[in-house]
Formats: sequence, structure tokens, C-alpha cells
Amino acid sequence: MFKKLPGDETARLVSTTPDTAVVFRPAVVQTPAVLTVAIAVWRMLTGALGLVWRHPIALTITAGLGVIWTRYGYLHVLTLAGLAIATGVSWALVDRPSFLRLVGWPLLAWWRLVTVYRRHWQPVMIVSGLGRYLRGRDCLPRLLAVTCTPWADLVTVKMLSGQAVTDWTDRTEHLAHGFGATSCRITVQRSGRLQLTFPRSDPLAIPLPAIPIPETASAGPVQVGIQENGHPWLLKLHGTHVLVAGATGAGKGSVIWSVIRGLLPAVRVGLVQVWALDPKLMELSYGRAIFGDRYAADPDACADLLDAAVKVMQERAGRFAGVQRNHTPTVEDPFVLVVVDEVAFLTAYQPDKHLRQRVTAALATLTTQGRAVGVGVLAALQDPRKEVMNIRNLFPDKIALRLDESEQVDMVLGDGARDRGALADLISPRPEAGAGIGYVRLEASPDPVRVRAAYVSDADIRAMAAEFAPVGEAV
Ligand SMILES: Nc1ncnc2c1ncn2[C@@H]1O[C@H](COP(=O)(O)OP(=O)(O)OP(=O)(O)O)[C@@H](O)[C@H]1O
Repeated sequence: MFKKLPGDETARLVSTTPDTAVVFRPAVVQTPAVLTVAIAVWRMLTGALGLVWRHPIALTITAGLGVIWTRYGYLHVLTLAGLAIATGVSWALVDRPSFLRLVGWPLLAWWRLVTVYRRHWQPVMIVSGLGRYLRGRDCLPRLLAVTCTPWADLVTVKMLSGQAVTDWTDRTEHLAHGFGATSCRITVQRSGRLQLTFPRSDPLAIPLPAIPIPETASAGPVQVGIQENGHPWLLKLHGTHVLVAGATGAGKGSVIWSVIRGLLPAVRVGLVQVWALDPKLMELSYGRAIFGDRYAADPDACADLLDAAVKVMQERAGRFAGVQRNHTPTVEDPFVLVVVDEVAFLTAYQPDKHLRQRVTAALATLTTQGRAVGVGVLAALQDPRKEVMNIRNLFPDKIALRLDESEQVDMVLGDGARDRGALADLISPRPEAGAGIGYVRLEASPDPVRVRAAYVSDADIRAMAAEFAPVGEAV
């Protein structure tokens, strides 16, 4: 009946010494057929009981419908099914979020589990090398659960004993293509358990218009855009320093301007000051009126402005010493945000060595001592290599927009960030599809989060400058 029975290959396992003089064959004990059949029946029974245990509601409904069909005929079953569908549709129309949470997403998750993940699990695991075929048996990581969110499938997996997280992060491409997704991100849930995120659609595909200027004055965090899961992307600036790295056209300007936009009400009431260094004479010059005197484009003027910021910082440090350890923005001591567009113009491409050293020293002083006294730096950079920006590690928070090379991702976000799914080098170079998209490591989590900054157009900047120009001039 069977051409090959499980265990047959053991009998054919033959090993020899190099000269083939001695042949080793394993001793094979034939299991009686009756025992094999008994074991198979036992497995079927326990499997059926397990099914009842795991899916009591589904089985009760199916059994109930079967009973109604046999007792009262199929018309009753069709009527009940019609009623259930009508109730579902009305629920979805009246309260869509609760319908999706309780019925829609769980149903989709079940469908994706059956048609995608369970179906392709064995071949994908074996081909990618995450599973093994050992002694005639498949040893596979366990697929524990699939849940669906509006934009992604979240697959919970139990790793094989002895596997490391890097075994999985090295194979994100195999997993993404194996399960028909564009990418795969891996997060550790707890020891031995991982969550794989497979996006089904891209909520960041459509550019986001500028976020409305907040009503209340606050030194942050400010909303810069949205996260991949649809939540706002809030960027903290007070009490930290932020480095934004991205190739030309990656959308660094949209991050800078979204930050300034979010801080404007606080600038108006004097809780925040934005000092702008614009060595490329491009990005920040649009909204020059907002910065008043605190704008510099010429390299010498930039160095002077940085030195002035260092002075403010040192003066505050002298006053705060032994009195307070953290800064709270007030009108007397506002939060000073030093914004530097294309910092490499001042630290690497500047031909005047003395000026280069002066700027680097001032930036290093601000980024090492400014946090506690309310002086922060937001710097943008095209090339994140150490030769270009040797103080990049002094910035606690980093954002990687589109980068030219895969190695640059870890340079910006830290070791292992790309393996964990920060594919900043694969972001589309088409502005409408990729500008403003990037990866950021939020404070709460080591895993990179995909975000898109809102696009602050030239018209928005002009409107901001027109409305807030007196603020810059007055301070
Ligand atoms: N958040 C965004 N959403 C959609 N499109 C954007 C966004 N940011 C920028 N763009 C588009 O991309 C173009 C380039 O953006 P931007 O000048 O900000 O890039 P950049 O990184 O500052 O480049 P460079 O370093 O060359 O100045 C813009 O002209 C705009 O059309």
C-alpha cells in the first residue's frame, strides 16, 4: 500500500570508512504494523479532542447547524445564516471599530493563518534554514498565533531550542518573500519567543500634509508625522539631541520644519528659542523671519552663533550648579534649540581648519553638557560616516531617512538596527513615495519604528514666517 514508510530511510543510512573497507549499518527494528496503526488511531483521537478543546465555539456552532439541518431542514439553516450575516453587516455599519476589533481582524487573522502562514510554514522554515530535517523528521519553530492589525500581520513564533535572535534577523528577506510580504520586522517578546511583523499595506505610502500648529505652547514632544501603525510620531527635543541623517532629497527638511512648526506656540510665548544655522543657505532661509537675529548662514557667523549658545549653556550651568539638576523651560530660561542644517558643511567640508575645529568643539560641548540646562541640538546630515561627523555618537536620538548604502543604517541607528528591519537604504528615492520616510529608535523600545514626517511645503513655511515673524524679531 505504502511505497515508503516513516523510518525506512534509517535502514538505508550507511556510512563507511574512507577506504570503504568497513561498512556500518544501523540496526533496524521493524515495528509491527498493528502497533503503528494503533499509534496513528491514538494520535487521531487526541487530535480530535484537542480540536474540541481549542475551538469549542466554532464546533458548537457547526454541530448546532448540523442538528437543525437534520431535524428541520436546510431552509432553517439558510435563514439562520442570513440573519447572522445581516446582524454582522448592521454591526459593521453602526460601529465599525468594535466590529473590526471583535470580528473583522480575528476572522482575517484566522484566514491568513490557514491560507498563508500554516500553509507555507514548513517549506519556508526548511528553505530559509530556520527549520531542520533531522532523522526523518521536520524540526520546525512553532507557529503560535497570528493577529491582524489594520496594516500588518503579527505572527508569534517559538524559536527552536538553541536558536538565537540573529538566526532570524539574518533571514528577514527569506521570511518576507516566503510569506508574500514586502518586508519582515522582528521583535523579541520574551526569551525564546519572537514576533514577526509582515506589513500587508503601507500606511505611509501617501505623503502627509503639514500637521496643524498646536493650540498650546509646549517645549515638546512635538508631533512630526505618523508611525507605521497609524499613531502619531512624537519627537522629544527638550532634554536630548537629535541627529537626522538622509541622502539628498530624503526629506530632512520636513523633519526640521515639522519640529519648528510644533514649537511655534512655545516660541511665541517665550518658552522656546530656535537658533538656526543654515550653512547651505537653502533650507532655513525660507523661514528666516521666525529666527530673528538667531540665524546664521556664513560659516564664521555659524561658529559665532554656536559659541553664543555655549555661553548661554555655561552661564546657566554656573547658576544651576548645586540648585537644580534638570531644566524646566521658563520665559527667563527658555529651552534653546540649535538647528543645524547639513552640519557636515561646518564639521567636514569647511576648508578653514581652525573654523572646523571651533565648530566641532562647540557642538561637542553643547551635545555633552546642554541637555540638563535646556540647550538642545537638532542637526541634519547627508553622510553619516565617522570621517564626516566624528561626534555623531554624542546625539542620543537618531533618525535614519533614506540612505545610500546598507552599512550606513547601523552607523546611524546603532549595531543590528538594519537586521531588525530598519531598511533605510531600500526607501524609494521617488519623493512622493519615500521622502520623509525613515526609521527611528524610540526611547521605549530598541526596535526601529518606521515613520513618515509630514511635508511642510514652502507655502506653509511662508505662512508660518508671516504669522510668527514678530516673534523672531521681538526676542
Ligand atoms: N515628508 C515629505 N513627504 C512627501 N514629500 C516630501 C517630504 N519631504 C520632502 N518631500 C519632497 O522631497 C523633496 C526633497 O526634500 P528635502 O529638500 O526636504 O530633502 P533634503 O533631505 O533636505 O535634501 P537636501 O539634503 O538635498 O537638502 C521636496 O522638494 C519635496 O518635494
